[in-house]
Amino acid sequence: MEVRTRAPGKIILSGEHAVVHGSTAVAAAIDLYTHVFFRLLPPSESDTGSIELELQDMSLIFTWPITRLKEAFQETGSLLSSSPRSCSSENLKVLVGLVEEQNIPEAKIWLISGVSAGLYLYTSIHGFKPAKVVVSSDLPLGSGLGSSASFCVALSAAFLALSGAISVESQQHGWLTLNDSELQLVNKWAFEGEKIIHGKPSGIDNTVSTFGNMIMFKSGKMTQLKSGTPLRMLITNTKVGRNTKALVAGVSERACRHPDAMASVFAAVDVISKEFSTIIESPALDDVSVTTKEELIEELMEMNQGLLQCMGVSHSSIETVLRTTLKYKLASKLTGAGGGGCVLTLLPTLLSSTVIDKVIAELESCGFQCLKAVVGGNGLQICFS
Ligand SMILES: Nc1ncnc2c1ncn2[C@@H]1O[C@H](COP(=O)(O)OP(=O)(O)O)[C@@H](O)[C@H]1O
Ligand SMILES: C[C@@](O)(CCOP(=O)(O)O)CC(=O)O
Ligand SMILES: [Mg+2]
Repeated sequence: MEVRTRAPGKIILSGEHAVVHGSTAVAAAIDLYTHVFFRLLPPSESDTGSIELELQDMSLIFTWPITRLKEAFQETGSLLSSSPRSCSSENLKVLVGLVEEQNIPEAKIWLISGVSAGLYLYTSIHGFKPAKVVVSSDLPLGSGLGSSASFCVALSAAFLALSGAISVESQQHGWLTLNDSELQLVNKWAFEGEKIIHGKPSGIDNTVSTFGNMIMFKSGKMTQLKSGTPLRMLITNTKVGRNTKALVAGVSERACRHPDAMASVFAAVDVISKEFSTIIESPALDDVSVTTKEELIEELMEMNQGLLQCMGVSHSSIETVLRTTLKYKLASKLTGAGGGGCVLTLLPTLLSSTVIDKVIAELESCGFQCLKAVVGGNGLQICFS
């Protein structure tokens, strides 16, 4: 039995970081996916087999013999659980040890948290069964487009699909969507994986990757947004590497040092995200009202960016993108954890393709990479054929 899944990345339109501290945020799925192929291997009489994880884009294959896994978990016990639960620090130590044994190249040690999360999800859902897992991704990793969450969502869905926990019609062909309660289950498991990668995630990334479209998110609760007008966003990858866990921890430390000031910053972001959602959902009847809406969104993006600077998560590369797009009177903000990574620029409906081409050329001449993605599309999908 085998299955394929794909889960999208995301952009955060408003409210990153502040959402970790209880503020409202707005996010949308994009049409760049993490893909997973998963096969349970039949038990053989001579050999207990192994779990193989292939990271195709990185040309890396990790193999854990089942005997080694059983031995590693001898003291803490099997992780197998019928419902999502958090990984204890003891078990995390065992998992990280198992991943480190695989001799990950020094330049790729940032993969350890992701691979540990994957191994946690697998051993929690399937225990010690032999299997093969192959992962590939359209997303740049560690760039603010939610690769960590889409990785956890695609893996959780694949593992659950062959565990009997979700009842997908495996005779159907092509990409299928799950029902709401199945999506909720996948989302909860993915959140547990995301915790291993991010430390203290808000849950917005795994939620938008699971459910797709555009969502408003606050304190673990999601509201789907019905966009009155499509938003065109240019995504610029500064290619400056960073790590979400460290940036999230940095904001929390700043909040401990300046609790009142940061509470005001988070409160302002909350208002901005709510206003953003209201504008997104309001109908635009003609070009004039579309332009008015876009101007309001641009202002909110600039205000949000200012507050992200207050949180200490901007970066000189992000500032270069902001300055470059401003020359063309375009508004931008960082998206995701910041510190490098990706920047969003609103491309107004009436903006000519000549101007868009010029902005892209200028950004790319700085060494950045521009991506055009469809905003607000599919969530998690699954395929048996
Ligand atoms: N396809 C993948 N294969 C292995 N690990 C992955 C994959 N995608 C994401 N990860 C894990 O997620 C981490 C990046 O997550 P993060 O820092 O949150 O940035 P983002 O989620 O914005 O891409 C990587 O360092 C890795 O541990
Ligand atoms: C900074 C944060 O708001 C978003 C992080 O997104 P990403 O991992 O940088 O794609 C953290 C979170 O909400 O969990
Ligand atoms: Mg992430």
